[in-house]
Amino acid sequence: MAAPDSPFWHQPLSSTLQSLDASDAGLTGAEAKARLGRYGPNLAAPPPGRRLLARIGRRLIEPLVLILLIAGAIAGISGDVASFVIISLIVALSVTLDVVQERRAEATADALRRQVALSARVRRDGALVEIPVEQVVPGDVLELSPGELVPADGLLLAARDAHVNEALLTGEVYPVEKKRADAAEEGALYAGTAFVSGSASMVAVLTGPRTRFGAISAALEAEAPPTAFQIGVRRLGVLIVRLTTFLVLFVLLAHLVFARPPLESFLFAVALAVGLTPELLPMVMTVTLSRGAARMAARQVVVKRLAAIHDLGAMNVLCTDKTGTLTEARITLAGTPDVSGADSARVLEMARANAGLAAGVPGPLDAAILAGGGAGAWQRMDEVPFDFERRCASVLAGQGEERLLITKGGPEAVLSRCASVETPDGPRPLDDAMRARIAALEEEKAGAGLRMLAVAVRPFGGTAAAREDEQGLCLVGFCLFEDPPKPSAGEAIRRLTEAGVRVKVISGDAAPVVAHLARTLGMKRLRVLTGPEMEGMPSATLARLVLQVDLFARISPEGKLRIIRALQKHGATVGFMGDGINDAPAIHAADAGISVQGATDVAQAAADLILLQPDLGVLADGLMEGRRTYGNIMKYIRMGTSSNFGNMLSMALASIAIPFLPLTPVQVLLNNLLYDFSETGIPFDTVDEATTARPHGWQMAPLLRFTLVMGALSSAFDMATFALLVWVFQAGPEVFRTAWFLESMATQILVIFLIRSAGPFWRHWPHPVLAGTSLAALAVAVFLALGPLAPVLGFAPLPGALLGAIGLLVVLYLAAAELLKRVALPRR
Ligand SMILES: Nc1ncnc2c1ncn2[C@@H]1O[C@H](COP(=O)(O)OP(=O)(O)OP(=O)(O)O)[C@@H](O)[C@H]1O
Ligand SMILES: [Mg+2]
Repeated sequence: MAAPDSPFWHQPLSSTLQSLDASDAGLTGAEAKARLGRYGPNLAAPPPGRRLLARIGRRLIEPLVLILLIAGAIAGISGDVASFVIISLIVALSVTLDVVQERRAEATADALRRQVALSARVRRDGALVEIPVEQVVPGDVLELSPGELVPADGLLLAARDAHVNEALLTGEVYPVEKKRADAAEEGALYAGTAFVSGSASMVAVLTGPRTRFGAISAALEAEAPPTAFQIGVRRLGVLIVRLTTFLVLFVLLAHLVFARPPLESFLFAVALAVGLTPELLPMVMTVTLSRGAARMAARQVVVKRLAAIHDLGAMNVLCTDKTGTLTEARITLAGTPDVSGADSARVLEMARANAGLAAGVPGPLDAAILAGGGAGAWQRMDEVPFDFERRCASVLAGQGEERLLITKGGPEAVLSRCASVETPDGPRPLDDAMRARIAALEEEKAGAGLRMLAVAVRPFGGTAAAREDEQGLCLVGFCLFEDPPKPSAGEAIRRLTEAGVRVKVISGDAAPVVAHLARTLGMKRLRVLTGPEMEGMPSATLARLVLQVDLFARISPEGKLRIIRALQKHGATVGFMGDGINDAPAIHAADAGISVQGATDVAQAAADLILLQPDLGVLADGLMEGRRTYGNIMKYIRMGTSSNFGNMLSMALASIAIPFLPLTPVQVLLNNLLYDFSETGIPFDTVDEATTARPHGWQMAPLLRFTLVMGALSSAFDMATFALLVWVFQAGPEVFRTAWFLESMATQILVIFLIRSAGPFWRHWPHPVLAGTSLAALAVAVFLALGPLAPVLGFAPLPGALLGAIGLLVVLYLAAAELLKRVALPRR
C-alpha cells in the first residue's frame, strides 16, 4: 500500500493489486465478507453514536435534565422522598421516551432509506453481482456505467472513453477523461464523483471515510443547514427559557422577601421551571417527522433527510425537469428529415452510427434512434462523449478507407459548429437563406412538440478526436422524437397549484418544445425564458423574471442552479425535482431536493426525497403529509404556549398572593408528568383540511396572537378558581391544592380537543391514540387526587359542592375556549 501521506494512485497498478491481494477477477464472497468486517462499511461517515448508553448520557447532561437532577438530589438529601421519587420518575420517563422513540424513528427512517440505497456492480466469485454501495470493500472489482457515482477511491483496470465529472471536487464543469495508467492521476477515480460517459472497470483501493473526499462529504452531510421551521422552534425554545428563568427568579425572590421556607421555595421554583419547559418538544418533533416519513412511504415517497418534510410542507415553488416527470419518457423516433423536410435514409444512417458507436449504455434519445437498427458497417475509432455544456456528442467512425466525425446534438449547438449543409442537390454553404430555411423547419417541428437533434459530419484524417475537432461540420439533417405528456401530469400540476405551489418547468430542451408541452398540460403562463437570454442578465433582472416566468428552456446545469438560488433569494421555499446528472446541483441546492427511483445515482444521491414512482401526483400526496406533520408540531407548541404556560404563570402569582403554596413542588411535577403523557398522542393525530390546504413555514406572529388570547382566557379562569376557593369556600391548603390540581389538569388536558382544529370540535374527531393518552392522563389525575393515594401526595377529600363548582368552571372554560379559538387560530 502507498505511504499514508502519498495519494493511493502513486504506486504502479500491479503493485497496488498485489498489496490489495486482488486481481481482475475480483474477490470471492467469503473474502469480501471478511474484508467488510476488517474495513467497515463503505460509508463516508460512520453512523453517528448509535450506542444506547452514549445516547442516554447525552440526554442526562442537557441543561434542563441537569437542573432536575440537582433538584432531585437536594430533595433526596433533605429527606423529601416523594419529591425525589417523582423527579427521578420524570427524568427516567422523559429520557426513556426520548431515546426509545428516537430509536424507533431512526429505525423507520433507515429502513426507508435502504429501500432507495444506491447499488454497485461488482465481480464476486467470478460473476457480476449487484450489491449495496455500503458493502464495497478494498480489492473489489467494479463495473461503471454513465450516471453512476464512483463508489470508492480506486484505479482503472480497463476503460473505454471513460469520462468523469469531478466538478464537485475541482469545480471543473467539463468531464475529464480517465484511462488505465500506472502511477498517474489519470488512472484514479475518486469516490463521490460522477461517471458520466463511456464504460470502465476499476479496483476499489480505499473505501468509507478513508477515501479522499469521504471526509469532505461527511462534513457536508453533517452540516445540512437547519430548516426555517427548526430555526423558528429553536428561537421559541430560547424565548421560553428566558421567560422561565425570569419567572423562577422572580418567584424565588418574592418568596424569600416574604420569608417563606427557602428549601420549599427553591423546590417549588424548580418545579415551575420544569413545568414551563417544553421538554418533550424534541421528541415530539422527531416522532412526528418519522411518522410522517412512514406515512409518506405508504404514498410512495421515501424521505432521506427527515427535516426535509418541513421544507416539503412549506414549499411554495416547485421546479421540475421535463422528461420523465411531465412526459412518459417513452421516447420514439418520429422522423429523420434532411433540410428539405423529407425523411432521409442518410440522416438515419449517420444518427445510428453516432448513437450505436458511443461507449456505455445508451440514453433514452440514443435508444430511440437505435430501436430500428444499429451502426451497420461503421466501425468505432474514437468518441467525444456528450456533456450538458456542449449539448452534443461525436463519434469518429470508419468504414473501409472512409473516416467520418459524426456529431449529433441540440440544433443550436450543432449548427454553431457547421459551415455547410447537405441537400438533395449536393452540399451548400450555410448562408443566411439556408439558416432561415432551417429555422422555419425547426419552428414547424418543435412547435408541434417534437424534440429535435441535429446530425452533422466531417471527413476526418486522424484516429483520435477531441472537442476542438467539432467545427467546420456539414449538417446532414435532424432526428425528430416524440415524448408524449403523461396523462396524469396536468392533473398533478392543477392539484399542486390549488395547494398553493407554483410549478415551474426547467428544461435543457428547446423553447418551443417546452412551451408546447406546457400548453398541452394546461399551464397558464406560457412565456419562456431561455438559457442564452439568461446568460448576460444582471442578477436583479433575473431575480424579477424568475418569479414571473414559469417555463425555462435550454438551461445548463449551472443555469438550473442559478434559477433556484434566485427564487430562494426572494424568500420562496423551493423544491426541485429531476433525474439527470445535469439536475444534481439544483437538487442539492433546493430546499426540498426531489428525485425518482431509477434516476441516475448522482441525482438520487443529491435528493432529500425520492419518489418511488416518477409521477408528480405522488408528490402532491407527499406534500399533504409534510403539512400534516407541521400541523401536529404546531398543536404541541400551541398547547405549551397557551394553557400550560398560563397555568404555571397563574400558579406563580397565586403562590405570592396566598400564604401557602398553591401546589406543593411534588404536585407541580406530577401535574407536568401527567400533562406530558397526555400529549404523547399528538404525533398520531389527524389534521384538518385548512392546515394542509396551503404551504406554511414557521411564523411567530400568529403563534403570539394565539398565546395572548388563549393564555389570557386560561388565566381568567385560574383567577375565577382562585376567587372561588379563597372567598366562597374559604379552602385550607390541602383542599385548595386538590381543587386547583384538578381544575388545572382538566383544563390543560381537555383543551387539546378544541384547539387541535380551527373548526367546531364535534366535526373533527381526534385520533383514538390522542383521545386515549389524554383521557387516561386525566383519569390518573382524578384518581391520584381523590383516590386512596391522595393523603400521601398531600391531597384532601373535596366537598361535593366544591367538586360541582370545579366541574362547572371546567365546562365554562372549554366553552369559552371553543368560542375564542376562532379569533386565536390562523384563519385561511
Ligand atoms: N444523447 C444525446 N446526444 C446528443 N445530444 C443530446 C443527447 N442527449 C441530450 N442531448 C441534447 O442536450 C439537451 C439537454 O438534454 P436533456 O434534454 O436531457 O436536458 P434536461 O434539462 O434534462 O431536459 P428535460 O427537461 O427534457 O429532462 C437536449 O435537449 C439535446 O439537445
Ligand atoms: Mg432530464
